[in-house]
Amino acid sequence: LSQCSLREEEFYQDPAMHTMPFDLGYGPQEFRAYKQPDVSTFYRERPGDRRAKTPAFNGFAFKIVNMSPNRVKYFWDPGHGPGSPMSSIGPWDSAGTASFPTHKFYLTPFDDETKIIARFVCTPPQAVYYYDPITVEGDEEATQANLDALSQHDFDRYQAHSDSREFNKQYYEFTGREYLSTFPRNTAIHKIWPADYFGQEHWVTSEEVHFVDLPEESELKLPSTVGRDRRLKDGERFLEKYRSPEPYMNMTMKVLSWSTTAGDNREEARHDIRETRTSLNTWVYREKDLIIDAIYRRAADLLRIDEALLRPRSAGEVPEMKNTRGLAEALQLVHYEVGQEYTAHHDFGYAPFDRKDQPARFATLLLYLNEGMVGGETQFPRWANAETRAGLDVEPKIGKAVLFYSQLPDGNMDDLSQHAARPVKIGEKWLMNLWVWDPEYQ
Ligand SMILES: O=C(O)CCC(=O)C(=O)O
Ligand SMILES: [Fe+2]
Repeated sequence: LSQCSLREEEFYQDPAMHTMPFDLGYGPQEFRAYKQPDVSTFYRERPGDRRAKTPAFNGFAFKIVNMSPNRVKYFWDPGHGPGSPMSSIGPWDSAGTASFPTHKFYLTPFDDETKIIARFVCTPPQAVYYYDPITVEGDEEATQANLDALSQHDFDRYQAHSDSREFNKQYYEFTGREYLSTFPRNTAIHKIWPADYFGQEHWVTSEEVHFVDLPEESELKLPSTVGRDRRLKDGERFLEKYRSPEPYMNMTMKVLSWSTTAGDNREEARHDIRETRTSLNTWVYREKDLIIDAIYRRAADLLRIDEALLRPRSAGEVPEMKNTRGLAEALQLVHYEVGQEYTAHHDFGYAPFDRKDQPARFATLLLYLNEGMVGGETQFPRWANAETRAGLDVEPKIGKAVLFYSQLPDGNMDDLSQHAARPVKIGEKWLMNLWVWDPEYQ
């Protein structure tokens, strides 16, 4: 039951969307592509009045597409000693990481780590790298033999990747960015708030309870049913009187485990030599109590998403959605001590090839739970601006939230959503991540 400053139809009039003609060999087609506006427009000035600064941070998304019917392993090659295992990549699947120019990677068959079958060097602006053992450059006969050896099913998948690769080329020429999704991918089913210029304001009102104090345990009981019946009646909004963000911290501090960036393996996390993430985290479920439930409801209003989409639904509750699974992850509560950080990364990942809808994280809502530490800023090192090469630093404040999207309005993943948690220098930092997926939570 929220209100906001824009009418629904205004969401669709994004001045950064342009018609891109393309041709994959099946005749001319059109795509609505996101093209980053001239930086001057972010200052509400005429295009060309200002020049964008090149960020000092030179990190880049790095994605490997496995254009083969075999599972492979991919390694980061530090240049000395053995490679550092990243992950395995299934047939026709993709994997990726946040990387830097000159960083090297190699692939091996899944069952023989000693046999290197491909090498890649991260060379921005290239972001997508294709492992294609089928096409043999300059040898049509060998290529044909490889194609003939594929089953019809695999041949179709190879063709789909080849088309996506060609689309990516034309998308890059048009937008100056690589297409990090696999073409075609639908645009997000949710609103993306416009961010057309610095200082642009949107407002949203919410009737959901804003807990600012810790209520009695008995008052926090969740309705026991799921689905429509679970909606709070107006008379049940009595919990308004409470103030303070502490409750959701205290309830969960006891169960912190090592943060991992891949899987939930504690040992693996300890030995993660990349040391990208050194904080501790745990998960807080919406069903825990009414405070957490209210956070989801307020987040839903902010995102202009039906709160029902952020929880399991009874069949047919939201008829447009086939799947009854919630689109949001549990809240991820994160704690950083002095020296702990999360180096620059993306929140999105790469969906398995067989998921035609390519589910991925769509929006991140960062909820700061404390303040006053030294360091610990959330940094967006690649923000577009005309003033500084330094990143955009967001300082944690109690009650403050940061919303950013991992996807562009055209269905591509947004490489510039890359962000970092700067090391805490004095004190500690508490925050929660609320991740919403599109079009489904995988
Ligand atoms: O701690 C922060 O400021 C950001 C955390 C983050 O990016 C993450 O957990 O994915
Ligand atoms: Fe993140």
